[in-house]
Amino acid sequence: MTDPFDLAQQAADRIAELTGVATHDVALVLGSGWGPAAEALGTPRIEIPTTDIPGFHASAVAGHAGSVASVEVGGRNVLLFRGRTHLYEGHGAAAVAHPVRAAAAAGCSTVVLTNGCGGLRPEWKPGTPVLISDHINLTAATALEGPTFVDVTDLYSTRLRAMCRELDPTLDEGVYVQFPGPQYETPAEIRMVAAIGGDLVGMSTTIEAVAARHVGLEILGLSLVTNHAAGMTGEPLDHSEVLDAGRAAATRMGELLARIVPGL
Ligand SMILES: O=P(O)(O)O[C@@H]1C[C@H](O)[C@@H](CO)O1
Ligand SMILES: Nc1nc2[nH]cnc2c(=O)[nH]1
Repeated sequence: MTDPFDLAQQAADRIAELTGVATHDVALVLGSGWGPAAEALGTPRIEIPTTDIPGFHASAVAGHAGSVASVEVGGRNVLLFRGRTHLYEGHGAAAVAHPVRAAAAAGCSTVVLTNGCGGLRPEWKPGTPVLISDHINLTAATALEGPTFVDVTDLYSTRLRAMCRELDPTLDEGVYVQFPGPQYETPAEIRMVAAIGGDLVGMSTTIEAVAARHVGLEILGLSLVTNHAAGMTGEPLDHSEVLDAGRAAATRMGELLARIVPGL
């Protein structure tokens, strides 16, 4: 079994070789619904299928393209991950964390983790972006092994959140709760999330964030509320609704990313 950090270095070396960029500065992981927003960042130098990079898995989820692009945004070399590997795909937590580990090995100092998620606040209509202030990981999984005692206070950088709110004072903040998935939540589970202080529910992000902290990345988490959480509207949940909400919000999300990324 290859050491996960050796595999991350192999991936970083391949990314440098294929992009012609020795060092990238910012990694941007695009979650469900965020794909169309990336257009606002400009035309990538190159787009690489993840299957051409060591340790990456092919995309398994609609709306996750399964490619890595290198794009220059405001003088920053951005590594754009169009899609991610989810814990529910069954490849394990190390596979979930691999992209952020590869990004750190490629020279990045900051990672922006985006996702599509359910919102618990009635005022958060589908299409509402929310800064992640903290998380609750209900998967019981982590990519860290052994006595790797990592501090995870201020995991979602207060500094970067303040910068984002300067750029867009309308941005709310919330606590993101990761469920294992792939099923959505029951109404009873959403009532539990409210009781434990959660505001957003998803199936990604928290394992990546902890792995990113471990390799020294500063982290910004951005959720796109694609639907009201289960039980709030009486309507069933559906992934196509998640992607529709992303397409509808693409212009606003793209403008937000285009303003945030150059300052990272
Ligand atoms: O990659 P993210 O967390 O944005 O994807 C969300 C969670 C599930 O994978 C999927 C469910 O619709 O969207
Ligand atoms: N767990 C979870 N993930 C989502 N992704 C998009 N919407 C949701 C949701 O309501 N719950």
